[in-house]
Amino acid sequence: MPEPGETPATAPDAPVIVSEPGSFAHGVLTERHPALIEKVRAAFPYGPGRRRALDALAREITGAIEPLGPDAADRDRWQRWGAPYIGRSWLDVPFLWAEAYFYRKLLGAVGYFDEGPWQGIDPFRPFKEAELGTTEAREELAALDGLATRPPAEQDAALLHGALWGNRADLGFRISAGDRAAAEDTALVADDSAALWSLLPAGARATVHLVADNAGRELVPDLLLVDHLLRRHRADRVVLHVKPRPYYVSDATMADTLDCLRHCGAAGGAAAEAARRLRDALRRGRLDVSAHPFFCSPLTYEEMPGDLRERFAGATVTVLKGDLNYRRLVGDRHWPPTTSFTDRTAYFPSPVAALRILKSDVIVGLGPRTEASLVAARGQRWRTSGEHALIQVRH
Ligand SMILES: O=P(O)(O)OC[C@@]1(O)O[C@H](CO)[C@@H](O)[C@@H]1O
Repeated sequence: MPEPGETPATAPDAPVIVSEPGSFAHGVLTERHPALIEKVRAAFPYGPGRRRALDALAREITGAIEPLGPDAADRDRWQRWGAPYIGRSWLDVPFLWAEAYFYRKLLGAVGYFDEGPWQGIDPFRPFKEAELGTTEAREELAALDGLATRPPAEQDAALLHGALWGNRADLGFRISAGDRAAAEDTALVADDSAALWSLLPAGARATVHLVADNAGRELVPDLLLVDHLLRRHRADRVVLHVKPRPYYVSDATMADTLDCLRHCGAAGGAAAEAARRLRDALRRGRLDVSAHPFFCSPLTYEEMPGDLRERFAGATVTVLKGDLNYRRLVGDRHWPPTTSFTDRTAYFPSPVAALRILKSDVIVGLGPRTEASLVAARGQRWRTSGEHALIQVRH
């Protein structure tokens, strides 16, 4: 049996399954999810009905996966996606599917979909709001004031790295890791940033799709990067993809995007100017926000629907933020880390860039020496500790 945090030996392209003993996935299902149910329950004065539903979900995730109720509008879709899994143990199914279904069920339990007072109320909103109110969030914005006088290459790097490191602002991860990982230095295990900038020379009429991950302290630097791309004419148009509903605790929705714009506006200085330009870009259509249902589905990008594939096909580059998007991009499988990123993402309809803090087992595109030195220093913990990051690009 592997040590906690170690990756068990499995077939190279085997899907990540929750039940793998000692695995990261097992910890998420057996520790993170129950803790999250408790956090949500404590954050809202839900009445007896909603509390009973949360209790039922807490019980269910220790046993067999139940179908959605007969009135759920998306029941058929989930029956289709879940046909091989419904009725089985939550610990006996692919990790990616189990997590997506858990978040769907959690929203169901708090009445998110039902007509009534809790309809549309984001159960994660208090956590997202608290994050934007922190001193760190204010300091990050104040740091922007000095940036405009720096040389252009330094501005590019600072804003790209701001968006990358913003991926630490993942409240789901912090439920498991505490703030320990957030305090440590992040080291890049792959850095294709030069390739990314070469796709976006100033003055080119580029269209950039940015698939956002977390709200708050990740979405703010994402928006600042978008502003920079538009302002420096590295992009003519940006499409920002957000989640159509609350997901993975802190994932960004349209409501979160508006909150971030307000937060930047209220900060004054360079941040407020960026917020004003971004609002203007939204009005003019230079910045478009999209919230496709695919983003809350259990599917990988390889399985994305035709309309979304067509949209991405029009991009000069699609930038995918965060760990979950990475898992969905390369496939949530036990790839050897030296598997080619280019080959794994060849199906994607546009050039693609991944900006991600490493928080789960999946990784490809590493050089053999990089992998060997990471393993020598940390065993397999480097995969999930949140201390390492990557920028990978496929032209
Ligand atoms: O996508 P993000 O916000 O960077 O990370 C999401 C995450 O915290 O949740 C998943 C496990 O629940 C993992 O992919 C990762 O640990």
